Amino acid sequence: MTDSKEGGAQKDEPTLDELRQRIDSIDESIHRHLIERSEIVQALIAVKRTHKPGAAFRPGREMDMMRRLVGRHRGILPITTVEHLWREIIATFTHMQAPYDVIVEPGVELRDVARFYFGFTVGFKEAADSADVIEQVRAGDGAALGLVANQSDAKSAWWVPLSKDGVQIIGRLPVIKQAGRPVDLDTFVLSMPLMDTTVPDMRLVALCAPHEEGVQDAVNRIGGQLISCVMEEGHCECLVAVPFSVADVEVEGLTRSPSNPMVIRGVVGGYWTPIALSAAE
Ligand SMILES: O=C(O)C(=O)C[C@]1(C(=O)O)C=C[C@@H](O)C=C1
Repeated sequence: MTDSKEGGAQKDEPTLDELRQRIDSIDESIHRHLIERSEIVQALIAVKRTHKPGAAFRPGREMDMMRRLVGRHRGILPITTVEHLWREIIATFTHMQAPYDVIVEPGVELRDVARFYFGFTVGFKEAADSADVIEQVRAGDGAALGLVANQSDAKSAWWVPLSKDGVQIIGRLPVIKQAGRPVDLDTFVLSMPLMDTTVPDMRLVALCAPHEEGVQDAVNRIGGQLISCVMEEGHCECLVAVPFSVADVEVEGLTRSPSNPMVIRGVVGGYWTPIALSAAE
């Protein structure tokens, strides 16, 4: 139905009906392209040999797509709206190849993160706590991703049971860092080992130190960042991010600090550095 009486186009300005026709034509084209995109899924399954549940995730490829998306964006449409649309598409396409659930710690903030980054096609489950998230991801055997918030006042060193052969960290959210953006909770994504061969920017190492003093400086000296530190039974459990460019020997050097010799528990995953943008105008 048209409503040519609404609004009052000046001479040479397009009418409301003309503008709506342009919107309809764009919407149709987006929809046709989505249908065409979905027709590629069968071929993707065959080429990637995605026969194991969850074997479809390719976080390195997704990050590359997001960097290009941010690079070409312009105009007044908020970039996080575009990010959310693409996340719904990519998460659904991954699910179409191999179904999976997203398991989260309790709370509305993490529910928002799950919905923003994994949409509504993917199954959603709330776990009792971070240990239960890890257990459910392990039990899912590739058909489950977990979300755990990185809180500065973490009560437990939840990352200690992670390992590079078992449940591990495969990403960090939000992908786009922008002041004032919606859904900006610092969150780690957990998974069983992926078939992805791309190397993330940062690797995550679990360390154990007699005390907290000096850990931050020692980690900073090798170019790393102390992400979290929790006192447990008279020692300090630390989660540290180190760029992949930093050699193993430098990380091992942390064990030789005379004032606070650390024990390296192991690599517990990695993540791609979020895309930092200035605040939206
Ligand atoms: O490129 C792939 O391997 C895909 O499966 C496609 C796709 C997408 O929908 O764009 C889906 C899942 C992957 O994590 C990355 C990208």
